[in-house]
Amino acid sequence: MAKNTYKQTNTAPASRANEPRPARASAPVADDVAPAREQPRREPRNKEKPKAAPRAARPPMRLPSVKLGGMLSFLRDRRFQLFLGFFFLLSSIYLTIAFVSFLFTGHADQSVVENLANTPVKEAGQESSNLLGLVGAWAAQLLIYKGFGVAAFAVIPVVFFLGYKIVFRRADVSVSYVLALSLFTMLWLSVLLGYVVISMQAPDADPILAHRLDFLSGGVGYEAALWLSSLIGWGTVLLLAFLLISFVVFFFNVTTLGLGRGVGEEAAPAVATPEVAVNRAGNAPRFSPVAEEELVEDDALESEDEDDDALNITLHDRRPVAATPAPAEPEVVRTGAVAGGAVALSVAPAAVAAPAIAASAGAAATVAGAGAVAAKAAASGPSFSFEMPTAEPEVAPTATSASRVPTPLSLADLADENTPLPTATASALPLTVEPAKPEAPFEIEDKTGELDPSAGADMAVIAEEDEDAEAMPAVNYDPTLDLPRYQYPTLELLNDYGAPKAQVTKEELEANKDRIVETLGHYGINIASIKATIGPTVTLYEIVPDAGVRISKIKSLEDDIALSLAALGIRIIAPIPGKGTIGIEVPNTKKEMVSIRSVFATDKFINTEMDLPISFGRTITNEVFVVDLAKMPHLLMAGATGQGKSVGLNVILASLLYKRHPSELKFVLVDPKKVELSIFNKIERHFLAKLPDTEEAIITDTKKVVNTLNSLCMEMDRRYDLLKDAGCRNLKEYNRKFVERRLNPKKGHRYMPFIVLVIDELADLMMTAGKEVETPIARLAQLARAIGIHLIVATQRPSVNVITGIIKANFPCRISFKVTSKIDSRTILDAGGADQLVGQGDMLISQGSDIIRVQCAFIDTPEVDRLCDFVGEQQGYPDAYQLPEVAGEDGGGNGGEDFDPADRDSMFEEAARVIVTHQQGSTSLIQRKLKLGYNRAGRLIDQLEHAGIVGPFEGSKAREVLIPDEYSLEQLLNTMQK
Ligand SMILES: Nc1ncnc2c1ncn2[C@@H]1O[C@H](COP(=O)(O)OP(=O)(O)OP(=O)(O)O)[C@@H](O)[C@H]1O
Repeated sequence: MAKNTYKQTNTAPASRANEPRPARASAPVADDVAPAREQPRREPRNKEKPKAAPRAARPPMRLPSVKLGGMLSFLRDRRFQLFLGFFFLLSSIYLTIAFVSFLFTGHADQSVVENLANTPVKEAGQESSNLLGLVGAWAAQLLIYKGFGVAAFAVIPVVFFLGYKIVFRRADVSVSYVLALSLFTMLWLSVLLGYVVISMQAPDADPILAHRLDFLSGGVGYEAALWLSSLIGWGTVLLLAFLLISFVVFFFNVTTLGLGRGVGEEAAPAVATPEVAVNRAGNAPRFSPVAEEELVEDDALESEDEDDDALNITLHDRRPVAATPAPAEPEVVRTGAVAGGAVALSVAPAAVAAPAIAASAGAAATVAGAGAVAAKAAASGPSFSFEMPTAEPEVAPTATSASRVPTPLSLADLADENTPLPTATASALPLTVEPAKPEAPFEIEDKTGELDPSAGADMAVIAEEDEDAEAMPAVNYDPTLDLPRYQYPTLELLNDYGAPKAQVTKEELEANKDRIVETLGHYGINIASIKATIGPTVTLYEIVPDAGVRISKIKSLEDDIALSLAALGIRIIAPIPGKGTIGIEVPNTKKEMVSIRSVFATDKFINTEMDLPISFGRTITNEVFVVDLAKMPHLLMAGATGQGKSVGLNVILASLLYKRHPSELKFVLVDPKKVELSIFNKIERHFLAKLPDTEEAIITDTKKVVNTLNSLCMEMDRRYDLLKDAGCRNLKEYNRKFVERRLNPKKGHRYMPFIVLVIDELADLMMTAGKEVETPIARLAQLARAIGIHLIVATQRPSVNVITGIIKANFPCRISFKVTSKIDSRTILDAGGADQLVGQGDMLISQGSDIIRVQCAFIDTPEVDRLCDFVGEQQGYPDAYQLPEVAGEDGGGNGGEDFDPADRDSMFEEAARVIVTHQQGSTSLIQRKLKLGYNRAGRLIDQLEHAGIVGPFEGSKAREVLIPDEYSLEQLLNTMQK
């Protein structure tokens, strides 16, 4: 059944082209276009209408339909918009002048305005003293004196922003936000001032002052305050205070009273680490400081051996060494906390002198101070962050060894215990060091711990980018505004294990080198040079054999070398691609754990432009290994039990959570083991996707897995239809078009997040459901890349009946942790080697022909827990992202010609009411209002058609609604029940 469904959807584009147009002439609302994907189901039915449906219920006359869309089309005319926008902008200036003038001339103009009915307009105009004449006097009198007193000034920002938004098409200006704030301010302040005025009218108060100030509250505020004070007396003040607190709580989404955090905690780390001042609208990355900085130190160790026959060994150490603390930068930033409308500002030590701040809750803050150019305030719960450019570069350079010149060391240095690096010079071999590629220094900031909300490809928020954005002609749709206050996880959530420490001693290096040279010597293989590179788990010895030595000979000695080194996990890479040397990887006696924090806090990850970056860990040369899942485009992961698969999956999920906004990414998590991924339940409303009407977002049941996979196939087909409709080749192009508002949401277009399907144990699914899961997985793997659906499939049994040929063929990127046999290694990687790994996150990544050894980063369960809590506790969507409903799941009934009124969908009546109330026969309306999947909504509309409630399918137009009002509908529903 499920399969039929998505097959049917597949045929959509073809069938649409051939579809007969129904004879019916008009649609009720031209603009209300049914989504294109609604079409395929329809074509035969238009011709062969069943007789059984209760058509008798159809009303005799059709309602006149109004082409509202056509009438209002002038609203889309840019010229009209500009006209309207400038009208509002100028009106705001006009009102400002009129209001200010009223403060001085209001009393004089009062009689003029009130006698307007009895005085000729011209005369009245001449008598008025307001700077903007009679109209100015009248408007001010109406809004201030009769209306809301001085609080009426709050009208001005609403008018101004309305005009500004229309003229400049600023998506970041929310008129409803300004409107709500202004409206509340106006009402609240006028009542408060009304209460003040009433208090001043007390018998013992100054009557002249009372008379002069009676305009303060305006008529509305005065009357309301009078009414309140007669009811609750001075309780009015308490009520007003309560209303203010409630407003601040709801409007600014205050969930904690973390005022201390706003100022104290955030200012403190700024001393230790340079911060980058950014603004919310600028989508800044917000990082927490890291105690360590990752530096790569390269010291050249080179010496001439006295013995001419001795070999050279080159030691190449790219291990991170202890961080040099970054100097405190004279940065400014900062944070303020709002309490009861007042703003407190904290600044780092060298901030500009005493900025003066004036702001009211939610209003833009103005900052004036030496060197301060601008200040932006962005509401973030009760906290506001301010940006103040300074003369200092925004990103302060951190101390790094990158600028160090490699220092040649002599043998004497090597013998010295104080030499900083472990050396590998058995028999006092001269060493040379290649200049290492140090990790680029990373910059960290700590504000509220947000990473870049825009995330996307642009993690780094750099001033130039903001300028570019400003220069753009229109400002675009921003999907992250769904959850504008979403804060990205901070690095503080992750354990800090301090700077990595060198684990390999020079004795170990020397001993290994000697044994390698000796073993090869036994087989008559002489070596021209040898070089060692120390990684976190293994050390790579690169050897250049003498001319004439056959590579295959060295490769065949793998076991012998392992035996002579008495070490497990030797891997020989002969030759190292692109290098012309032969690599021998020897596990370090003491492994070094690569903490997740150390790989996230790198420039490479922070400033990556990848769509779905995954920071896996460190390579053998200590470089952070970051890959783009969007390019992979799917990932197959294998490894025997206990070798680090689950940790690896958590690293992937955490990487994506750190870099993506909930509007840009959704996970479908399949966890047959039931316990591995359950921790991610907390982020259901932010990042998870699920089938409609299902309880749990994390799928543990095989039956549901099949439905979910089929549903993803349907989503894929739908996305392809939309892409085709939009003339785009991939998701990125499509989303770009959508963001630029070149696609009409009424035609079903929407911003499409990436979907990452994670299956934690494929073996279990293959055993229980076999082909039922294999086919959709293969189909998704073949086709889903372009439309942003990516698969990560893990298994502990990489045997051929789990990783079948069809699955393998569609997963070019594969990861293997340690497996138990060479055969397993060949099954997953098409090469041996995975059986030689040392476990605990030691892994091989194969991308096409390249195989790279990486030490997977380690993320502990409490860290994942904290991360999920951090995300999950924030405001999310009302529900998980809904995948298309798979036909036949529940709800009952079908939509075909054999529709039986007794077998209709349980939501039939609700759907009918929605359609009749809105007088719009569209599937997407049912989907939206009743939160149903597309299939079910499609079935419902079929049933409604057969019940005579909506007309037949009309191509791109919405169906005609045949029932004029709710009363007629209820009668019809009653008849159907009998
Ligand atoms: N990258 C890593 N660095 C250090 N230790 C690791 C790493 N990955 C895993 N380990 C260690 O190995 C243990 C087992 O890892 P994990 O639970 O990921 O294995 P698994 O392959 O998922 O096993 P299973 O298939 O039985 O669930 C961890 O508890 C941890 O101690």
